[in-house]
Amino acid sequence: MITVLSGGTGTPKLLQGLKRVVDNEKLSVIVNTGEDTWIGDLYLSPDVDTVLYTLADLINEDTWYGVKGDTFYTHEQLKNLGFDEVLKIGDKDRALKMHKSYYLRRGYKLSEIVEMEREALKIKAKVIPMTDDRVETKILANVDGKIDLLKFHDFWVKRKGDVNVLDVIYENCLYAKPCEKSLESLEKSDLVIIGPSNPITSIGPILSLKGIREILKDKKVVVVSPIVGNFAVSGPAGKLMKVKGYEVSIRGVYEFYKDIVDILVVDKTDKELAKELPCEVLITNTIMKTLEDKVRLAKNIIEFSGNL
Ligand SMILES: C[C@H](OP(=O)(O)OP(=O)(O)OC[C@H]1O[C@@H](n2cnc3c(=O)[nH]c(N)nc32)[C@H](O)[C@@H]1O)C(=O)O
Ligand SMILES: O=c1nc2n(C[C@H](O)[C@H](O)[C@H](O)CO)c3cc(O)ccc3cc-2c(=O)[nH]1
Ligand SMILES: [Mg+2]
Repeated sequence: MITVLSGGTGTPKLLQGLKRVVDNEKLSVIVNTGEDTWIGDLYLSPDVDTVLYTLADLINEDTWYGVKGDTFYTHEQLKNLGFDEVLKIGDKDRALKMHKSYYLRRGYKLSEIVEMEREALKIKAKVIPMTDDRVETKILANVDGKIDLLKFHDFWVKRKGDVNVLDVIYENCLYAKPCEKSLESLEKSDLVIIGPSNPITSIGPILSLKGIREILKDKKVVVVSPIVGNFAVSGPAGKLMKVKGYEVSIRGVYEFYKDIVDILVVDKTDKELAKELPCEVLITNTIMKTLEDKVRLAKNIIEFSGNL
């Protein structure tokens, strides 16, 4: 059994490789829900939806959200009516979000609804939201001289991450409970892969939930670094790691995961720096541009960790 911890871009790229390398019946993905939000009547679970679309081979690979080839008639018409959703939600994508909204309003748990969607999309791997409670990732920032607590989407989509970040907090993570199915899947796993997602806003919320880090201490955990050299391959991970006091390097990634990581997967460019890390290191090409890159990286990880 392999369990993967995922956000909504980096790890989904690796999942495209993994799903072609391992038995999908023995694959579970625990997904960050710290960016979930209501937009009007629509419940958005961006990272869960990206993982569902990725495993169903429907994902729009230019944006890493939404369905490839989708139309935006309803989004545009809402804007014409003066209701700007800000996030570009496609018509097919809207159906998935309406499906979640309908059942959430009728008291179903998010994990139960995602299970329905996984089956409807004929996905063999398990997709498990990190919690059925509400955990919200917030960005404490200095915006034009005023200290403000921003929702992740305000920070990342509206303001393009272009603010002076002071801190990142996971609201309610002390009281939220990990989803039962996520604990079960971690317990049953011979291997846990923490994908190359943003350590602070994608993996951090999952690890902040009671009991998760404890289970991972006794499991074989492979972490794929989202940082190459001194930069994130994409997005605000570098900036957010710095804010939380971590060096933007594979050393900083090791520090963030040091109590649970057994094998750190780093890019060839970090070969020298890797020598001083006190954990096992797999040095390989971790830049995933083509499907072959993704399959090769997935295969390298599975073989190196002795799970093929
Ligand atoms: C906004 C974005 O969050 P999200 O969309 O949830 O993305 P993730 O946190 O899942 O991943 C972002 C993370 O991914 C790293 N990345 C992207 N492509 C590659 C790659 O080919 N190789 C590799 N080693 N890492 C990759 C990237 O550095 C990002 O940090 C967000 O927070 O960025
Ligand atoms: O930066 C954007 N992210 C969009 N996202 C991605 C997303 O909300 C964030 O970028 C992720 O939360 C980052 O983790 C969407 C996700 C969905 O599920 C559906 C629609 C969108 C639309 C956008 C968008 O217009 N711009
Ligand atoms: Mg995300």
